[in-house]
Amino acid sequence: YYPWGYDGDNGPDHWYKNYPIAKGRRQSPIEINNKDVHYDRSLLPWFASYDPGAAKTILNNGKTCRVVFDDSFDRSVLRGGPLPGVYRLRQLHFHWGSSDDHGSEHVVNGVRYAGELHLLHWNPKYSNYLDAVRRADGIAVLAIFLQVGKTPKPEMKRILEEINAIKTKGKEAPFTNFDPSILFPKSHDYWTYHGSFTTPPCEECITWIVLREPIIVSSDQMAKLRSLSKNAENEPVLPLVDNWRPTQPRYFRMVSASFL
Ligand SMILES: NS(=O)(=O)c1cccc(F)c1
Ligand SMILES: [Zn+2]
Repeated sequence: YYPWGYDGDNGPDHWYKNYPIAKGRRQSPIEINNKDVHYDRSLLPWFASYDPGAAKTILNNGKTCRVVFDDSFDRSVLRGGPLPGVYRLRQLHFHWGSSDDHGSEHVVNGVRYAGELHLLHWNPKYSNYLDAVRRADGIAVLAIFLQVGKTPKPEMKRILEEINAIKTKGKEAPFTNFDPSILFPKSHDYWTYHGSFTTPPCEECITWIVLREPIIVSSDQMAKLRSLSKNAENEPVLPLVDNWRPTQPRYFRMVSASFL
């Protein structure tokens, strides 16, 4: 098992040694620049129908803060947009920086946001999640930028209140009765393209749906995320920050926009 990470010898530039697809032609994240984007008027709006009862636990896996959901049936689903059918919500997690001026994975016209929220869904036409990650249309990730501002979104509080219970790697706490769609921005405008997991094993199985409108969080809320540690309890403290992958070559991929 190869302990990949985000810095030094196990950082993003070394992942390809154990995960060769990290140097593939469909890697994520990418830069989204207006000059490369194609407005596709046939793109449908997307819809999330989430059951708050599907939320189960929140955990610190040493790489991010993740909330997992019951995905044993079509209980919380994403559909529409570029997707051929419904995709089941499995988990959400975050990427963030060591300061407010960076931390997102996708970069829009040169703009880096303080962080990025990913809601991961898998295609139930495949028998299970692990089968879906081996398929080009297996996974759909809804990505939402976190922008630091004065009037933070109160809905973020629920997640950040739990941070104290999962300070170190391996810590997990119950996290129930939570509908993540309360975190969504007003506009559903999005970019979409075919890419990969932004962490090892970097499989190229993701239909990315990146929302144009960021959600506003406070600097204190970002500091809360940065108070997480990537070490386990009783190990030397290593702040969990800068868990983002640099942008990858777009090659010949089209980035489509749902808006003009
Ligand atoms: N950052 S991401 O590509 O959404 C991702 C990485 C690893 C696991 C996962 F389920 C999702
Ligand atoms: Zn992610």
